[in-house]
Amino acid sequence: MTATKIAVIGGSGLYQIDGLADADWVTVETPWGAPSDQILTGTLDGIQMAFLPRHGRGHVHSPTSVPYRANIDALKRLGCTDVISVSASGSFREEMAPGDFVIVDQFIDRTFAREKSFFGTGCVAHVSVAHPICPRLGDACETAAKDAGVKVHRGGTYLAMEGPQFSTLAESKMYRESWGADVIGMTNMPEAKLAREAELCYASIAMITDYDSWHPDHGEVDVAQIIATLMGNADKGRDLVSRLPKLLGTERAPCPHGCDRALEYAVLTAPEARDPALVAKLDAVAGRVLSAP
Ligand SMILES: CSC[C@H]1O[C@H](OP(=O)(O)O)[C@H](O)[C@@H]1O
Ligand SMILES: Nc1ncnc2[nH]cnc12
Repeated sequence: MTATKIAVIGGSGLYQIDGLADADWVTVETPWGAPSDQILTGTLDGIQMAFLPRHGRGHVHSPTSVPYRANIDALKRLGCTDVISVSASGSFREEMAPGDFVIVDQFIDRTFAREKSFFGTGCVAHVSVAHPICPRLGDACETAAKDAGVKVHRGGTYLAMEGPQFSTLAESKMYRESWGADVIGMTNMPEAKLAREAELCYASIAMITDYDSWHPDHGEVDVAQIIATLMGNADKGRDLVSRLPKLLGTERAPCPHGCDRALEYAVLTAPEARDPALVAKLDAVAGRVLSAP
């Protein structure tokens, strides 16, 4: 059994959480550079928590410049076992209305200007992301959302776009009608892929803020409106997060879906052919498999 440590990555409009005992903003250094910000650590209901504002306090990082690798490495390095991503998202479905939450279960990755893997020349690895969300963590998020009185939809495909501009009308219609995407945002990729490489359970809560640009009865996306919707739901988001520790418990058994063993057979590079410098950088993310005799 391992001690549960829950990480929350806060998206646009969510730059801190309240109510942690022994709260402390800590600086974490990683071989992949600095994370988006310091990380707020503490405990909630006796369970260790770590909160990282994805864009940094003051919203410094664009979706492209978020240091995704440093963020995931830092959370792994701190001993986190579970990562819950909270994101402002547009909706492609009438029934997924602004103010609703969607527990995402699939992604379409359309990002193209980001580092997407911890691995590379000198240490090659291929993990499966066929099922990128941990169902156990998704269950906890769904229950927490319902208990918090949030209208929640279980399951939805999140289209990750590069941004920072919002989609054109043609793109919005294509994602919705031809590609079957349900929600859209700019940040869950490569975050989810990197969490899998780091053997962390990952779940994503899309807080719906708008109907992107496809909806005939709604205008174009507007950041002011997005933030106003988010602020209106901030209490529900905080309430949801505060319910997670009790649902996940102090001790966690191995993930029944194998998230915490994703690297077991993933590294292809022969031990004698591995680049020692890259192996050293992978100490937190892949030390479990790379340091084995
Ligand atoms: C505030 S509008 C666009 C911005 O909001 C979302 O951020 P996050 O996913 O971190 O909540 C979206 O992905 C864009 O980065
Ligand atoms: N419509 C949208 N497109 C991309 N990212 C978003 N974040 C919130 N709404 C969004």
